[in-house]
Amino acid sequence: MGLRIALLQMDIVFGNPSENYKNVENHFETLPTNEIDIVVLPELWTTGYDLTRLDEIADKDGTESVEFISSLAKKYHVSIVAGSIAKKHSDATVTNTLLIVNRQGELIKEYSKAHLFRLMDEEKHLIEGNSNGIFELEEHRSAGVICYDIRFPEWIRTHMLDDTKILYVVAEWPKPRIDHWRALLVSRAIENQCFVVACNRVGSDPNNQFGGHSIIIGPWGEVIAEADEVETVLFGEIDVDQVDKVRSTIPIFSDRRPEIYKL
Ligand SMILES: NC(=O)CCC(=O)C(=O)O
Repeated sequence: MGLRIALLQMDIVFGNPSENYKNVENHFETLPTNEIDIVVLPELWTTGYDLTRLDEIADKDGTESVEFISSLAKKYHVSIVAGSIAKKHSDATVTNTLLIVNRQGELIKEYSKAHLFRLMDEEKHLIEGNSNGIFELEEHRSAGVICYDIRFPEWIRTHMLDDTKILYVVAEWPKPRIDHWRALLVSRAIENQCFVVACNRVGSDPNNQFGGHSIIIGPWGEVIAEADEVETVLFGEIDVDQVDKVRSTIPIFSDRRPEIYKL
């Protein structure tokens, strides 16, 4: 059996964490969780892009969100790539931080968005992370990045040089650039010969309308499942062994010539 994944392509209530916790809980109640290994949530799913109120609504140390996600993981016995949250640190800075929780409810990884997106004012309210998003989940070497990060192929390659097989992407990607979203994700899958599992939100906030099109792409660039623009759960099953087959057919990792590249 492959790895069975469900992406919660949800709407997000602007600046209202308790409503968003409720929404996620409702989704979980309707999921066929005995047929799912991993559930994926979008970017900033607790607050949305209500960045000017982060002082009030960001999650202090991420404690509330981690407890919430951890209890869902244990209750439903699934791993959760828990999108990202606005995490407030003890020095009052805030990061856009991805949380990964396993079936036992243990927080196994946090990754903070490395590239802040100026078009949505992130650099005015957030600080960037400086560490990679590599982790082991359901026995597969995986990586997680956040939205704008996918425009930096060198950053994704940095993760893939570690024999990583699955790239998770969580996003709030606006509708006007949804063709970029799709093209970038397919490119990242083909050039790294990996699975891409990408969860975007739908709906709108005061500044943007978001484009959905959550997608699962295989290591040959083939689309395994894709959503449209409405709130939905996208299901897909992936056979992670395919990555090694593609990588041995066209061995780009051993054919690389890093000594002639400018980074
Ligand atoms: N939330 C984001 O990082 C949005 C990135 C985006 O829209 C882009 O075009 O890049």
